[in-house]
This record gives sequence, structure tokens and C-alpha cells, in this order.
Amino acid sequence: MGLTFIAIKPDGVHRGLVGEIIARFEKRGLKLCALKVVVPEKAIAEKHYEEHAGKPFYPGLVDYLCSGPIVAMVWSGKDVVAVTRKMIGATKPAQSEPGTIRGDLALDMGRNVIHGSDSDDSAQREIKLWFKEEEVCSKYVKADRMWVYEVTDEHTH
Ligand SMILES: Nc1ncnc2c1ncn2[C@@H]1O[C@H](COP(=O)(O)OP(=O)(O)OP(=O)(O)O)[C@@H](O)[C@H]1O
Repeated sequence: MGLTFIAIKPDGVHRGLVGEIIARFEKRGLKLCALKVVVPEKAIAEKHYEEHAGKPFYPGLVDYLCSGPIVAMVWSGKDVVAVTRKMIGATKPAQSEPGTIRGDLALDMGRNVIHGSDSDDSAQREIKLWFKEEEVCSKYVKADRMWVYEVTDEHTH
């Protein structure tokens, strides 16, 4: 089953973009499996971005994530990692296509509004880092499933 971890970063929360971003994922047909508002603990933010540890921007990146509440979410759907990465757009907003979240809502790489897992392995690691198992409701069958998917099997939700 395809799951991904999405976080609306503190700038997205402070700028009032939460509803707009969630609406985009809902309208695409994805299924919301978990959601919470949380001010990240430094240790979790460091772990989340551990692949960047040692890079010059790492301390600022961790401070940015911890600077206010984030909206942490789990979404599921067909090809959910690839689909959400496309919807989010390139890391540098100047390179994000119009129509993407960053292409429409962000201007600065250090304030790029949203995070999305970049692979199934990262998604699994990040979901475990941010959520307890019982906080993720991935089993329910969404009522519009037969209108979102042509074939509804164990790979669609
Ligand atoms: N060279 C850089 N200088 C400053 N900040 C950077 C740089 N590269 C990445 N970042 C910051 O680190 C975050 C993580 O970088 P990554 O390469 O994982 O991009 P991403 O997967 O598009 O972003 P995210 O992980 O936040 O979804 C970026 O969102 C950006 O805020």
C-alpha cells in the first residue's frame, strides 16, 4: 500500500495555507490517513533531515522546522510518493512549475512551505519518526474509491 509523509512547514501554517494545501491533495483523490499539529522537538527534526547533517544549511534548516507548528500528515493513494512530489514542485521555488504548491505559494528555498517524502523507503522511515502506529488510519475504504480508480484492488485505496 502506498503511503507518504507530508509536512506543512511553519511558514505554511503561519501564512494560512493549510486548508489550500490539504484541499489540493483531497481533490486529487488521495486519502488522508493521519494528521496532527505539532511543534517539532529538535531531536526529531534533526533525525528527519539527517541526510543533510554536516551541510552548511543544516542548522538553519532544523531551526526553521522547529520554529513553529507544522502540520504532519500521512496520505495514501496510487503512486502517492511520485504524485505528491510532482504536486509539491522543485525544492527551489524559482524552478517550481506554476500549478505546483511551491510554484504557486513559495519564493525562497529556505521557506518552501511543505515537505514530502522522496521515496517509499523515506516515507516509511518518516512516518515511523513522526507518528505512532495507532495514529495512522490507512485501512478504511474511501467512499469515492470506485470513482477515483478504474480498477479497485489492494493497490488502490
Ligand atoms: N543548498 C541548500 N541551501 C539551503 N537550503 C537547502 C539547500 N538544499 C536544501 N535546502 C533545504 O533543505 C530542505 C531539504 O532538502 P531536500 O534536498 O531534501 O529537498 P526537498 O526534498 O525538495 O525538500 P524537503 O525534504 O523539505 O521536502 C529543502 O526543502 C530546503 O529548505
